Amino acid sequence: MASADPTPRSDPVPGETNDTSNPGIGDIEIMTDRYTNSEWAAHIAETQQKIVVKKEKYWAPGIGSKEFAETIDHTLLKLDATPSQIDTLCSEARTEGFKSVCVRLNYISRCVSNLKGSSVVVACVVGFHEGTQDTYSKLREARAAVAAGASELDIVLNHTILTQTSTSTPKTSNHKANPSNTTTESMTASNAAANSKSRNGASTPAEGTYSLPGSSSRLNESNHKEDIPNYSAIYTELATLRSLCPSPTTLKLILETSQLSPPKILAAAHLAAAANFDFIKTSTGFNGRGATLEDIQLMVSAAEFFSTKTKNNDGSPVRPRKMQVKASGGIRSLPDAVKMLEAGATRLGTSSGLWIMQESRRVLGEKEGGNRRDGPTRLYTDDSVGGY
Ligand SMILES: O=C[C@H](O)COP(=O)(O)O
Repeated sequence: MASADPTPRSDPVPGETNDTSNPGIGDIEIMTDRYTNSEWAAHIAETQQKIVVKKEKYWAPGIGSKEFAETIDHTLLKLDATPSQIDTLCSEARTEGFKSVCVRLNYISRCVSNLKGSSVVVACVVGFHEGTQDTYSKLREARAAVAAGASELDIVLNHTILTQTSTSTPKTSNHKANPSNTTTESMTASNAAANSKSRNGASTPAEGTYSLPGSSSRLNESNHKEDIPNYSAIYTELATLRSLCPSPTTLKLILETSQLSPPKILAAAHLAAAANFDFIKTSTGFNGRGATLEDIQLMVSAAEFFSTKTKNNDGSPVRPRKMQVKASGGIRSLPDAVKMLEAGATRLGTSSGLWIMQESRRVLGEKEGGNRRDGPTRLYTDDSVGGY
């Protein structure tokens, strides 16, 4: 569930010792919230009203180029991934010049050692894939990943908090994180419902409809106190993770967009920007559908909004540097990759990176009048390969 015990702790991760090569989280306090929950709701409602979704075509690196390869996080997150598959993943990433390999915590050290001397960095998922782990568990995982050499963390948002509302009055400012106004039981029930829904392949947002500003739809979902999700809980978790893992560690927040309505996606983007995350990312690839063009357009529009000075925010953007957008989940082909980049994503999380690069070379070869073909590819999470 979402809540975190507010008491500072220094207990090690289970199975860990006090050895600094394998640290617990040390003494850390959950960050104090910067607004009351009602204030968050008001800010977020304003965001939801003001963001206009742009459908621009952005510049994207040429297919097959070094810059194109550098948009790819070469990903292997299956629980049964073997050491030998991980070694192959690293060697492919090195050869293709991908930005990173993205793996689970247990393989971080192995990847770091495999990739020594290359420009490929190592990314670790945190709170994967449900996102509902308590804050301390995410903090331990994040800290352990950084200690093992990860330079990027892909952290799953506790997205069930966004779809969980409270009938009680939100807590006021300066409370330490004790995020949930709901009971463990109700949160658990909600998680179970969300999970069973996704297993059944439902891909529609759980609630709410989205439309452009000026409409009379339910765009502003936060007008009523009863409907306010516990934004404070989410912000304090994100801000604490950021404080424990400062820059240059790159932090990406996985929203799991298949589980969120567009207004909830905007709320999550707002909180990520406020906590100074570097990226918002669409999907885990393990829950519901993957990235869609609409998700990316919405998230890119939001990321731009939060870095823009406007009259309405008194010239003070939520986040001065532009938060970037990572498209992930279900990106299986070269056209998928190009579509996401041209919609403004700057990073792609995919287990089909090798296939995408091979397709790039084939298309380039054909354009040049050649007839070049590379060997077969091997996918990690899906055998149904879409063709170009
Ligand atoms: O973060 C990345 C995803 O887990 C990759 O998903 P995919 O296996 O559908 O490419």
